[in-house]
Amino acid sequence: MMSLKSLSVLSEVSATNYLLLFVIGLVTYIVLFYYRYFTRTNPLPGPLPLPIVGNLLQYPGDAGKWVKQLRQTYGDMFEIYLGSAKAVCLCRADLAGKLMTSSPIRTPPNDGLDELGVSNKGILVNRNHDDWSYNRRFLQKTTASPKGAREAIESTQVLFNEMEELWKRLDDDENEIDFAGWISQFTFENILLLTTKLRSYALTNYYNTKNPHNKVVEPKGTISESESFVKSLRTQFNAVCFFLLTPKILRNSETSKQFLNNKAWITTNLLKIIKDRRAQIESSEEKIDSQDLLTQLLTVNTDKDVTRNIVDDKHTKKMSDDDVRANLMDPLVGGTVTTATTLCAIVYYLAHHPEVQKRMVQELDNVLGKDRDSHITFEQVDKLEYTDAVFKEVSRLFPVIPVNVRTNLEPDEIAGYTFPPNTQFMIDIEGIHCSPNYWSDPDTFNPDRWLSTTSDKKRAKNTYFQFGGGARMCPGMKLALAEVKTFMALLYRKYDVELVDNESPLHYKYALIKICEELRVKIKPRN
Ligand code: HEM
Repeated sequence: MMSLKSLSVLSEVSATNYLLLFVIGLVTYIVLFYYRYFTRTNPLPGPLPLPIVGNLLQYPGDAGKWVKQLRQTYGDMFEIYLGSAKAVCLCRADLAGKLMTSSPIRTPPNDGLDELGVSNKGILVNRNHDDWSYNRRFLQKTTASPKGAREAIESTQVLFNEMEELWKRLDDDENEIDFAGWISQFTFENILLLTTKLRSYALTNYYNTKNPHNKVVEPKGTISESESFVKSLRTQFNAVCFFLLTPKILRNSETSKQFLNNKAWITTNLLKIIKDRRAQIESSEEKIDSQDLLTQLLTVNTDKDVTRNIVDDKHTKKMSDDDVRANLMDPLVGGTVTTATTLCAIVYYLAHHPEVQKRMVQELDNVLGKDRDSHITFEQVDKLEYTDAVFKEVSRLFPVIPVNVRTNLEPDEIAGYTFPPNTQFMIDIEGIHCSPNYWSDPDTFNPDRWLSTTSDKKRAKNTYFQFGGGARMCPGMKLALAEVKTFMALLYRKYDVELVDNESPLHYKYALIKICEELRVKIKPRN
C-alpha cells in the first residue's frame, strides 16, 4: 500500500506534469499561429494579431473610427483579425464597388450568428442564398414600390399629427425635448404600421412614460410596452455585433444569455401578432384584400394567397410562424433605428448650418404653399430637390452604416490578390464618402453638390453607399426616403428647431450601425 506521503508527492508530480504539458501546448499553439501568420497567402499590411483574440483588443468600439485610424497607417487595403478570422478592409471605391455589387453574402459561416439563430432566417444576415432571395422578394414587393412610398407619405403625416397633439400637452417650458427618443418611437410605429397595418401607439406610450403626472388615455395597441420594444430592437444590433465578433471560448455566458433573452422577448411579442393575424385570416370567409407584408407572408402558398410572382419551385410550402417572425423582425430592426439616426443627424446638421436650413424652408414654402397644415402629396415630396440634397449630404458625411461587409462565394481577385471563398471583406463606406479623391472639398457640408445644376464634377462611380449596393442593397430605401423627406417637410415648414447645446458633437453609440440615443432640441412654432 502506498503511504499518504507518497500519494501527495505523486499528485504534485502529476500537477507539475499537467502544467508542463499545458505550457508546451500553449507555446506550440503560439509558434504555429505565428508561423501560419508569417507564411500566409496574400500578406497584406495590418496590425499584428494575437492568438485567439486577433486584433479585437485594439477595437475602440466603433468600426468606422477603427478603420479610419488603420487606413491612415496601412493604406487603402489592409487586413485585421476579428478573433482568429481574417478580414480584408477595402477603402477605395474601385475595390469596394466590385464586391458591393457582385457579392450577395455578408458574412462567412459564423458559429455566433448560428447561436443567435439569424444565419438562416429572414433577410439581414441570412447566408442561405435561396431563402434570403425568396424572403427579400416579399419586402421588395411591399415596400420598394411607388405604392409603398405613397403609403409612407400618408402614414408619416398621420403619425406626425398625433405627435404634435402630444407635444402640445407638454408644459411651455418643456418645449425642450429629446428628439432622438421621440423619433425612434415614431419610426418604429411607422414601420410597424406599414408592414402590418397594426398600431402599437408607441408615441402615446412614450409620452406617458415620460409624463406620468399628466398621462393621456392610451388606445390598446398591438405591443403594449412599445418603449421597451424599441430598446430591444436596438439591443438586437448589439447582440449581432457580440455574437459575430466574440470567439466562442470568450463568449461570456451571462452576456450571451441576456442577448438571447432579449431576442426571445421580441420573438414572443411578434409571435403573438402573427398567431392572431393567422387565426383571423384562416377564419375569414371573405376574400383577403390586404396586401401588407404580414398578410403576404401568412398567405403565401395557402388557398388565400394574396402574393403574386413571389414563389419559386424551391418554396412551395406555407411559411412557418417562426419564418414569418424573422421576416417581420428584419424590417422592424432594419427600419427603425437607421431612419431615426438619419433624422437626428439631419436635425443636427441643419442646426449647425442655418443658411442651409433657411434655403430648405424656402423650398418647402414654395412647393407646399402657405398653409402649414396642408396635406402633403407624393408629387410634392418628389419636387423637394433641395430637401433631397440635404438628406444626401447629411448621409454622405454621417453614413448610418460606416463600414459595410461582404463575403465572396467564389475565389475573387482584388488588386492582384486572389482571395479564397468565404473571405470577410470590410468596406470603408465613411472613408469613401469623405475622400478627396472622389469629392471636392469633402469635409464641407454642401448640399449643392447634389443638385442637377451644380453637381459635384469630381464624383465617380461607387462613391456613395448610404443604402449599400448590389443585390443586398437596402430594400427599404424608397420607403425610408419618402418617410424622411415627408418628416423634414412637416417639421421644418411649421417649426424652428434649435439644439439645446450647440457645442456638443452628435452623440451616438456604434453597434454595426450608428445609434443616436439622445439629441436635446427646442421646438417652437415658426413666426
Ligand atoms: C434612412 C434609413 C435607412 C438607411 C440609411 C438604411 C441603410 C441600409 C444599408 C446600408 C443596408 C445594407 C445594404 C448593403 O449591404 O448593401 C441596409 C439593409 C437593409 N435594410 Fe435598410 N436602411 C434604412 C431604412 C430601412 C427601412 C425603412 C427598412 C424596412 C423596410 C430597411 C430594411 C433593411 C433590410 C431588411 C436590409 C437587409 C437587406 C438584405 O440583406 O438583403 N431599411 N439598409
